[in-house]
Amino acid sequence: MGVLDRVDSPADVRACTPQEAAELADDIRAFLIQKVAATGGHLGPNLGVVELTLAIHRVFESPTDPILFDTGHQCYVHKIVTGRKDRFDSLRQEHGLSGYQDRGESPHDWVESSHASAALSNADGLSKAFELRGEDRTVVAVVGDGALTGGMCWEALNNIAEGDRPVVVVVNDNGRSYAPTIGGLARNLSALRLQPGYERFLKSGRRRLKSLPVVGGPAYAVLHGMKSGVKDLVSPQAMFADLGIKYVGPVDGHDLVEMEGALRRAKAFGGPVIVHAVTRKGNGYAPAENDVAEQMHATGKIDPATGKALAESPEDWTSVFSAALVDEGGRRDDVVAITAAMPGPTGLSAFGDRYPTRMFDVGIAEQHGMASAAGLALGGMHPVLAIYSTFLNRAFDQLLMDVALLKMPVTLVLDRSGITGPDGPSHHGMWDLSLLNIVPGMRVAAPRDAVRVREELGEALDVADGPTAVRFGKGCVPQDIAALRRLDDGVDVLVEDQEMVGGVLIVAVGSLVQVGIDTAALLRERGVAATVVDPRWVLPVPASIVALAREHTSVVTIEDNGVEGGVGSAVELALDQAGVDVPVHRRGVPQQFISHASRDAILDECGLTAPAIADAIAGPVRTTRLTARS
Ligand SMILES: Cc1ncc(C[n+]2csc(CCOP(=O)(O)OP(=O)(O)O)c2C)c(N)n1
Ligand SMILES: CC(=O)[C@@H](O)[C@H](O)COP(=O)(O)O
Ligand SMILES: [Mg+2]
Repeated sequence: MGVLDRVDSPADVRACTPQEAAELADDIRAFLIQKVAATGGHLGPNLGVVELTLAIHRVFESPTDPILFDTGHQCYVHKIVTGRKDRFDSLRQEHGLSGYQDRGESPHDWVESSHASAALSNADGLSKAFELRGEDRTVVAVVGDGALTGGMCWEALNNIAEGDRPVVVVVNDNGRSYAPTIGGLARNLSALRLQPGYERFLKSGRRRLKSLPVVGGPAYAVLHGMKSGVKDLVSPQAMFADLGIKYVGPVDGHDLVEMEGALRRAKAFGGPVIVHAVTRKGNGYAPAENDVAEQMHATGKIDPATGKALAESPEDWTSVFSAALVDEGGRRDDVVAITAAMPGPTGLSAFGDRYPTRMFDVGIAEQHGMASAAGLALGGMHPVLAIYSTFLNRAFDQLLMDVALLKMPVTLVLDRSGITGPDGPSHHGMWDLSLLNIVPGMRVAAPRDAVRVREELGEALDVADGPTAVRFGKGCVPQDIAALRRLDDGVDVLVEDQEMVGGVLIVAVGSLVQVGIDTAALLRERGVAATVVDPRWVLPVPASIVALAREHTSVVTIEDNGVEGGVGSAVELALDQAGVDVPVHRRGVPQQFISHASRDAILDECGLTAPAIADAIAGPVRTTRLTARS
């Protein structure tokens, strides 16, 4: 019977002796490796915060003292000690435990978004509310060094420093986002990781100096006087102290006693404090520690003994794009690439390896990345900003006002567009088409297969008078889908019924083109004629879509995007503006927050399958039951 077996609440964690707490950390580490190996998830980040999270729960009293995890991918230990350890077999699965904080699971969870760099702002607001309500509660926010490269963190710190509200910011500094964290901030922090025992270094230096005859005393006095100078040199105290926020650290984030001591000092201070914990992603698990590229930031199902993936991943959209961009980079030296701390997951690593001076990692800073891309374009380059679709939300104003207003040739490559699945509501890429649809001059491509990724990326890079976007989904790329013919404006006709006139025009988008083709086959079985087209460049709506609509009795649009404001809405408006009085049936993701599950299960729930759409067109309308978030 291990200590973990009798821990079901933060009170149980606080009741542990220091020895028991150390054993609990070992139990939790073993638990994480065993469970996450079986389900997949963020193993590296959570192995890095075992002691840090236990120390927080031993010093503060959740949920009276809210504990917020920035980005939330590192909250598994928090979940284990707040009564959810028995649910880890369902991690990131339909109706199972979320991989992020989830208010529906526990009062110990306060926020839910997986978008980085927001927790300090949440903490600032929470602490202001407690102050106004006269509640003596400390807000604790855990933020990674990667998330700290997000500008919103500094906006928040600027406000937190204004007051004397009890906000404890725990910087979980493991030197990494996926890859090593970049930029001036990282350099400032990393000086520290070279000497995590900074305090011990000073203490031993003090002892040695004092023991020296004659010179020891004066030398010590000089060093003591220099201390803040020395400390600033090798520690980022100045970075925070200049903001007016007390700084505690650096602390070994894997030393439970030292971590607790630092947190108790921070709590006693009673105002805004930074506790700077130096940790190691993947700590205590060799396959993660030795994963040079990403320290097992996120894994699929693995063999816990070796860390090796249990299944080979087939060719995915990202790898097709990655190779295509390297080719384009060879053809054109004005092409440059920008990543927001995700060179690996977005496929830019290969480009960066080949063209190191033409690849920029801006940190978790999509807003800056977009505005910097505008600058690169102003300077005569053609930037490719590769980010996940859901993170485009962060950079919308910069797209509108720094890129589109100036008609800058910036190409956005939006990976993970559409329903992604296990990462849940804040990770589905279900907003990009709706956002891009309202940007004047924006041209958007949605490739249906690998051939079209290469083709449409090349076409995007050839556009010199405005922004373009190429969006594709998560996971394996389908077999190539050939067209019967291509219309003058680039629209591909995939299915047409020579014997029957009229019928349904199916406008299928990107990864759901095959669903459109399968729907047409089901309709034909029921005697309903259908034409299937892939616009390829889906926004603005090509003229031939309007012309084709005139020849059909109805139009059905199928897209892996929110149903509001996407391609379906744009087609509806285009027909209306052209005076084409043909009904448009929009099939898309319901405009709701949709919980985690597999992509296929969610698409089925959303009715984005051929049988469901065929029923809706030729048979009884089916209501879609969604595991919608309340
Ligand atoms: C706005 C935003 N951009 C990108 C991501 C993708 N992402 C998830 S975790 C992560 C790295 C986070 O690094 P850090 O904050 O240091 O936490 P660690 O994983 O090191 O614990 C990134 C880039 C995100 N969640 N949010
Ligand atoms: C927490 C975060 O935002 C990323 O780690 C995300 O979970 C990665 O998603 P993919 O697994 O689709 O790359
Ligand atoms: Mg980090």
